[in-house]
Amino acid sequence: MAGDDAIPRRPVVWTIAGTDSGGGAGIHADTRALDAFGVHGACAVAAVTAQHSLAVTHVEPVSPAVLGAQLEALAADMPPDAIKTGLLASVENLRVVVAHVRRLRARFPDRAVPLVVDPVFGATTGASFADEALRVAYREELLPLATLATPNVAEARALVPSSQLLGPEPLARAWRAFGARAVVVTGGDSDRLAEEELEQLSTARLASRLAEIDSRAAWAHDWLDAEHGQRSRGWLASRRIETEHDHGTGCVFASAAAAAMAHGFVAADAVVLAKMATCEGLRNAYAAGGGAGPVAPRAGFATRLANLPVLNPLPDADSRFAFPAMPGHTRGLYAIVDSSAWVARVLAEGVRLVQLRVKEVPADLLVREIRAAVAIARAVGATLIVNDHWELALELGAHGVHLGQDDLAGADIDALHHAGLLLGISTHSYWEVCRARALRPSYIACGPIHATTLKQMPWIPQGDANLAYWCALLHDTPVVAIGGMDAARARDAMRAGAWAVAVVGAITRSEDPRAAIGLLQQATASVSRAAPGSLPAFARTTLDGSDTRRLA
Ligand SMILES: Cc1ncc(COP(=O)(O)OP(=O)(O)O)c(N)n1
Ligand SMILES: Cc1nc(C(=O)O)sc1CCOP(=O)(O)O
Repeated sequence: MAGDDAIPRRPVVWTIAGTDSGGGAGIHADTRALDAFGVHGACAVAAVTAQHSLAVTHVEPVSPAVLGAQLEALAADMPPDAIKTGLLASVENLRVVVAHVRRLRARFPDRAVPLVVDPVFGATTGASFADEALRVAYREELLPLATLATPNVAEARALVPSSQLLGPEPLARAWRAFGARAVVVTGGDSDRLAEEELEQLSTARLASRLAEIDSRAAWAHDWLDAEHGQRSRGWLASRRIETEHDHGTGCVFASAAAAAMAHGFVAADAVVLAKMATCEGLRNAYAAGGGAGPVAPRAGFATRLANLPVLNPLPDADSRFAFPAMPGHTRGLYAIVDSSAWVARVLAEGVRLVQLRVKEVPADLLVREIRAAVAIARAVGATLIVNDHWELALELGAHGVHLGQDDLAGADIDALHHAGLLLGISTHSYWEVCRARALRPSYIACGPIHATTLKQMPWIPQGDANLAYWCALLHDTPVVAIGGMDAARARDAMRAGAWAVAVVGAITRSEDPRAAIGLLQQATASVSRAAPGSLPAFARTTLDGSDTRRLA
């Protein structure tokens, strides 16, 4: 049948999993998550379970022939943009899945079908679904194909010998060594006080450690270890949602990650979106039967700030003060320049927010430049932000610091905070936004909004729709738009809700910087935000997922 051109094709996600007669977990939970992401969910039943909200009373794997027939039927007409596996229930069924994944990847070498493996070894109600042979098959045959694996701590330990005392971090490393490209160990038990620790702590330290555990208990932690290096590794934390209805949480989380990957997101971003969908699902969970009712995610989950996790919150995240608010006069044009002479030039034209971004100059010249820029800005009551060089910014009295994601690990955030400096942080993706928000900065920069020639970056330009999305989502933090800005684009960025528009080339590479600044000032002055029309349900992906989705 011919397709309707007016209706965009939905990505297709296959869930290969078990049925749940109680409708709480397995394929039923998967389908709810896939619907919330606007993908088409197709299913292949690997096992049938008899269960309700209190117990599993029967599990029966389907025959490999029945599973194979379902997968062949799907492959013939609706090849997947991502696959999620749940309960497989037999080694033979696992091997059918492995063969189909290999075949699909060979058939679609440019599409690199992402595979999310949710290892289901037992039910929360107590039933066991896996023996040693199946666990070995997961480790040796399925995980080497996984783009993302989503074990909880108990499942992660089940595949790692002598791991009863290991926490989520080494467990995730071990699972990556089995071949999974990214791993998220859900429900990290980092809040426990180990017996050895109890013996070693002084009474005074014990009180503060218990207080810390108490405050952490209000948060749900998952350990993320993805392929984007140190920056996308760490604790993803969300405020715990109090509900007794959590049946199918793991299925929803893994299916949500697969749906996000089908939309093109890389693993780290997919995990953030999965956590948002799961939070929303827990908020909407309801009773069905006498035990834990089903988690019920809904569309719109990614537009609610309370669902956005933070990545690597500082230990005292709850009690920390935010960095200072951006002063009112900084709204509008944000000029970024590379010398104190340029600082003087843009301030003379009336710019009131300026960043000194100096790369690769001798240390003594750098000190002279920052000192001069601080003096010039202070003289006219403008706000001077120093890029990268946070120690000099502190020492020489700048108003604030701008840090990129690579700069965060080396910076003394507490020292900047105590000194009352403004803090701005660059972001380009979901997981970077989560990392920035953990520090409660004065502003979050979103970029590149348009293609820039100033520097090479892996990021796909975000466009005004993403900018409007981020401005709406991050409603408690000013958003600075950067990348490829000129006067017309700056006006659009302000209408999308930006606090300020950061500009380099359109000023410093202009033949007539004075005129260019004038146009940019006009474009950013008193522009009111457009009435929120149809905002995207979530941001468009900013990395080419196919680079990292492809597996050998
Ligand atoms: C306002 C603003 N946004 C983003 C950047 C980029 O900072 P960073 O990621 O540290 O990259 P470099 O500027 O160091 O190349 C910025 N400087 N300002
Ligand atoms: C320095 C910088 N950072 C970006 C980011 O997205 O983080 S875009 C960018 C370049 C901005 O220069 P121009 O205004 O000339 O495009």
